[in-house]
Amino acid sequence: KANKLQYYNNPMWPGETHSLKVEKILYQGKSPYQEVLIFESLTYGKVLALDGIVQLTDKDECAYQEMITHLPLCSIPSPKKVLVIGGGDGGVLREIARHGSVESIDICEIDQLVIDVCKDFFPDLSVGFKDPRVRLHVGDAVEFLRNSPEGTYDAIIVDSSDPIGPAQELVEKPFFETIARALRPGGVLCNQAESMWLHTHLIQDMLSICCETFKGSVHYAWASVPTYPSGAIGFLLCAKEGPPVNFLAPINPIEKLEGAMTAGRDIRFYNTEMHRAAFVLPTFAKRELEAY
Ligand SMILES: NCCCN[C@H]1CC[C@H](N)CC1
Repeated sequence: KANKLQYYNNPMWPGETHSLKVEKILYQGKSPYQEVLIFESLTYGKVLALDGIVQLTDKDECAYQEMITHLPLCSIPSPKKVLVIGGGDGGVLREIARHGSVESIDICEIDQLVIDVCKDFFPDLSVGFKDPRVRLHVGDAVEFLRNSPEGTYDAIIVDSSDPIGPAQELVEKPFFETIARALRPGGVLCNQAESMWLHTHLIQDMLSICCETFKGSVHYAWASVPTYPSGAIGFLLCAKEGPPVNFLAPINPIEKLEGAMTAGRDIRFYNTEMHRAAFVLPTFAKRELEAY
């Protein structure tokens, strides 16, 4: 029906659908890469959907943007150079901006339309683009990484959509190898890593690629995001060989970050206990995901 966002045959969650009632359509368009839809929901605020898949909502975006950013950045001493792959809504940029040690923030987003519409409809996220440290590159991430000098970044955050659209190549080995090359020794990657309820095979493939490619520590963490399929989303934390990184014991206390925020929302989800808890897995997931 026109007023429901339904998706029964998505190969990422066959036979499942995740629907939010559309109160009012705010924007509908198509870029060379995907369909872009923004609508007002009944209880989650504004919603961004790409090819019919919920990417973020006003109500629960904090869980994903804060965890994907602070899990890596609070695990290494004073991160200076950070790269975001994807993340065109600006939410991850807003979170990185809380870290006073950061000197430059590169972002490589393939779809200019996502950037433009989020600037119009999600000012609380796109505020991230206003930070003077941000340098925007619109284009393909593999290309961008190939042209990045070796050992450039302290941290790389891959804030991708599902690997069945433009993000397809962001789960393949060559991509992870270009990421490892762009990280400095002891540098860290935090990758969007799908759901432990739905995607253990995909996560296992990513885990084995990352264990071969990064040779430092590799851990799976997760958070609850009600509007993502299964209500949970994972993060793959990888450290390139070099100075050891202990993801499970954050060294940058969140309190130090609170004041650093230039504009936009206060922290609503991340804290040091949630950081530690994110790496605690249910038994089925320990069996399937910790064997690496
Ligand atoms: N920056 C917006 C979040 C994009 N992350 C993905 C959205 C779609 C989900 N199925 C998986 C995470």
